[in-house]
Amino acid sequence: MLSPATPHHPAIITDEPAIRIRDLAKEYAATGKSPAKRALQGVSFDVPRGQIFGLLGPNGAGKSTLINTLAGLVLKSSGTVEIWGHDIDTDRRNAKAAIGIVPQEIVFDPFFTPIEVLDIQAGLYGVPKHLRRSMDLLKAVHLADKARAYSRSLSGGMKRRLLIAKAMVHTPPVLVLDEPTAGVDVELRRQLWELVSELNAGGVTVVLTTHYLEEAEQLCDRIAIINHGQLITNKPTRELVGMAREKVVVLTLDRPLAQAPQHPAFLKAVLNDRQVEITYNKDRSNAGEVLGLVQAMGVNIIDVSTREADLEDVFVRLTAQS
Ligand SMILES: Nc1ncnc2c1ncn2[C@@H]1O[C@H](COP(=O)(O)OP(=O)(O)OP(=O)(O)O)[C@@H](O)[C@H]1O
Repeated sequence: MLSPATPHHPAIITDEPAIRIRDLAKEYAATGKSPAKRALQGVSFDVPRGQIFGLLGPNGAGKSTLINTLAGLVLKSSGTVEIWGHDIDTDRRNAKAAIGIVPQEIVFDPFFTPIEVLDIQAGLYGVPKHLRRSMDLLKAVHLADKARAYSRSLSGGMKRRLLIAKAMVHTPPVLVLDEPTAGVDVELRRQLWELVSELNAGGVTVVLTTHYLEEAEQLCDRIAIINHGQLITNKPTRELVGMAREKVVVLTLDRPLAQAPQHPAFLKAVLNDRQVEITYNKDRSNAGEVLGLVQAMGVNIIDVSTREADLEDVFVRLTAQS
């Protein structure tokens, strides 16, 4: 198991967050015909130590800008960022040592073997030879048997796991993954989730961005949503999912309805041949009332199924409001 506890980063119990972001703003300067772009505006939040923290938002919300600011690849316009208590402006070296970044793109020289990739990266981070643990890292990401294979011969999933090991060579207590499962198949996504959970169980604080709400719901202890460069929510996952006020009931009828049923508590009613799908506010109505209303329209109900709202419903509602 990979542990973040090193002489530099003792895993002491503390309320100090893993990452502290205050009033972060980034404006990309105008270039040619493109006007200046405010990608982040006054973003403040903490990532608690030991958690898996999800950063969600629609395309162009500012997620990559935020992650790249942590990685030192984007220069912020204003605000402060601390990683493991180290300010990225005044204590850059220690801030950098405290974080490992897994980029979206697969980036390493295909002619090196996985063990060489890790040894070279450890060298770049100035990890002394006797403290290097390339083989342990390969074991942790289940690639020990590929240690001396050409990287180009690895499958896409193996390459992604190697990228995670590469981000961990300097034993950072914080690991950031930018869309780790974008465009990967279901089986590989499951493997990557397991790996992230294993790293977290070993004490690593994980921050990940994702477009997959299901992924965030399953994996993350806490979720922040950004939209148009602003933080719109930051809550424990369970609380966020609990914010869902909608419930969906799908009725199969003996014949199609001529028009959609109407009620002040209905948010949506979709007719599809003999089926009607009704989304209602569960504080203002209930399944019995919905069924009664449809029956009163002169049809018989053959089948009923219901669905609780999930993170997707909350996400759509919150991003629409902002
Ligand atoms: N180098 C840049 N120069 C100018 N504008 C940029 C630059 N990088 C990003 N932007 C703009 O800043 C905004 C935020 O982009 P960012 O890539 O951070 O969003 P994102 O949430 O990561 O989106 P996605 O989910 O599509 O990756 C967008 O409007 C984008 O066009």
